[in-house]
Amino acid sequence: MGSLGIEELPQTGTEFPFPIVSFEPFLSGGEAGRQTVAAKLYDAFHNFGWVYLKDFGISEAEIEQMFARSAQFHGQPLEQKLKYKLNDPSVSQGYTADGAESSDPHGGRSHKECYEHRRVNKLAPAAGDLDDWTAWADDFYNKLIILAGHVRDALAMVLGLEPEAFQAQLKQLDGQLRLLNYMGVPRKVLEEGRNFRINPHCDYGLFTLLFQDQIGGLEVDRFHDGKFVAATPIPGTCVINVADLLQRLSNDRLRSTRHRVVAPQMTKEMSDAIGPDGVLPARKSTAFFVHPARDTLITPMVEEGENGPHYDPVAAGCWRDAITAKNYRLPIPMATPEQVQAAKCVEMRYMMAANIEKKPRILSCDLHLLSHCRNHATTTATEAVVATPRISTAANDPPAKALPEDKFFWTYTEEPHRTRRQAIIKSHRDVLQLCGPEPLTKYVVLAVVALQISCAVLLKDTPIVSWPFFLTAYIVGATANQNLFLAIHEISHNLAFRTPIYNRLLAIFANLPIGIPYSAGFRQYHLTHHKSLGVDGLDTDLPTAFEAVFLDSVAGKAFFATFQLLFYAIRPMFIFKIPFGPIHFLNIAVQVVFDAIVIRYLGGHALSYFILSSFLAGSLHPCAAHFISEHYVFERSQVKGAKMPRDVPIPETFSYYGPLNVLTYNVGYHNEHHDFPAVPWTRLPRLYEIAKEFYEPLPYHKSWPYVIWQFILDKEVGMWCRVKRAEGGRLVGAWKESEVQS
Ligand SMILES: O=C(O)CCC(=O)C(=O)O
Ligand SMILES: [Fe+2]
Repeated sequence: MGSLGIEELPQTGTEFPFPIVSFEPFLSGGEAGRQTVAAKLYDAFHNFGWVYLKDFGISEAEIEQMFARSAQFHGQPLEQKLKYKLNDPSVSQGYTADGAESSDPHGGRSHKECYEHRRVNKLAPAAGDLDDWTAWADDFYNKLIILAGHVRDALAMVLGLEPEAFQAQLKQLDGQLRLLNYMGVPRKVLEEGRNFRINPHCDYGLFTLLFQDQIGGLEVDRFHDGKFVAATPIPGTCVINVADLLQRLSNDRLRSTRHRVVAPQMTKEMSDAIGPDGVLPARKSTAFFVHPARDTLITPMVEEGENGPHYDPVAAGCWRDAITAKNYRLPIPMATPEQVQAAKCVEMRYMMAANIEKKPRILSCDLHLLSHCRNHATTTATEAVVATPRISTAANDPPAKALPEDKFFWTYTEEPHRTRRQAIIKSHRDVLQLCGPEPLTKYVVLAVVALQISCAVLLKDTPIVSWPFFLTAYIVGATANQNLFLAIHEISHNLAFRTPIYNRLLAIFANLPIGIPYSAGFRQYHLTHHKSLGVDGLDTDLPTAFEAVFLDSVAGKAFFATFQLLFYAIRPMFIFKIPFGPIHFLNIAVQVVFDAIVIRYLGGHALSYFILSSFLAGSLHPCAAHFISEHYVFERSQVKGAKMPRDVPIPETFSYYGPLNVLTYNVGYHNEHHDFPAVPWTRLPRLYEIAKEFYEPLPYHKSWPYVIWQFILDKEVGMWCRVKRAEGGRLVGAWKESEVQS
């Protein structure tokens, strides 16, 4: 716990898990005082990601006045508040009603309304209105931005960075004052476990100053292990939490803190007084999100001895616009295709591309949400809900019951690979030496392409509907083409050559016997699968709810297993479209020319052989089982039906260590591959050996053929058995682009 002494803890008699730091010595204590406070803040952030600050120069009376001003704003009629509606992510100022922010994936939702004030004089109450409300908001904003500047300076002092460099990146701060009102919802709405006052999330600026009233309910996942602890209100304090951009800037020395707001803890007397059908007290809080100025490029500041930056630089404005737009399902105004390309962060590129290509989806949870509205339509708590424009046509929608229950395993935990990678690197630094291209890959590709072309030559006059044709296609062709699929997979991580373009060209070559061009497009979808594992709407390896509903039977699963290839080919186009570039055109052109040559010189049977081989490679074939075995959840001991406890992480990647790895570029080492996508196929077994204590305890598959058998016949395994998360854009779970890209 570093320098934080026990005297810093409040004397409440209960165990209080967070440090409280007085900021007074920083403001008036000279250099020594500043250093002491800075060190305490750093310790607190480093160890907890969360600190209570007292004596920070804003009086209790001013905080009380702030809550009164918040009540004054939120006390206005809804129609009035909707006049200030937030509708432009790059302005990010205005009112958002209950339900405006992305719904929770469990089908639940966050019950809150907010007003964001940003001093851009747009969408604020007019001067003179509400007793000069905007003048008060500007004034309070100014106080907070000054405090934020002090906190930044304190961090600069102790981050082990050149203060000038740190401050150069953060010279100008851009705050966002958010006045939150958590209306009094019926307690059942929160206590049944699906809904929140605010979903678990990380903030996405640099850090946040947060004031809360005395109601309580704020909880923090201190160690990112899914165990939330109460951050009880303490009068006269504000809390500060680290947010995503500071984590990136500090190269992971400070960690963005996950938090949520749930029903307040109540004594038995309070609970009895409210009664089982009563309404929970409303709660107010005010957050001040501290962002860098729009044009700032957030580049990780690497300390001596660290192994390079963990993240690519990201443009602060683009980052903020994209995440705000995602959270409120607004279009991103600045995202022209050129800007998408220019965005300095691969994650942003995909988010922005998805946003351009696709209208915001109506999520299935919106219908759950409707059912809530109807159930509680007569209570005061949901007045705002019923009037929210997005759902005002409730009466015309199909009954919520028409929607089948969503049985995916929705999780709030971060994807497991990043954390495990960090832990492995910490214990075994030498694993990093396994990263880098494998020269053997190109020779294997050459041999397999040659084998397939030879088979096509030999079968050019054999009837297609004949045993020799079919058996060769199944035994040799499907195995070879599955091997080429996995060569393309390997090459998509730039693991054949050091130079990216050589990898792209080798992938196009490996694509030839597959008959259909796909290597260029596959890469973008696949890197998104790594980067946003399990994230609904980004990871195209996930079946959609539509597929899961229709294929939820033995026959349906048999159909899926037989026609897997078609699902993998067609599904991504429905999820999001990737930007098309020269490499995609080259891929198509080369393939069309190759197919034309095959038809011209070998005939239609030869091309049919290639296509049949590809189809069978993604059908009922032992090697095709890897598609299912990698991420479908078979581990029932950990998962009882779909009712997984919210805080228990579920295994979502499964390895297979059997002999078929020889034919498939060791893709069975799948946990290992997701942990270290920069380790090529030949060195994955070595990775397992080095980090055995991490991999041995994980559940794994013993037989691929049995995976297909069990997938089809076992009633407890099926299309719904996937872990999904909806918060990918707000969680930091990235590795640097160059690690994946090059
Ligand atoms: O209301 C609170 O205590 C937390 C608010 C919050 O986390 C947010 O608005 O991001
Ligand atoms: Fe937050």
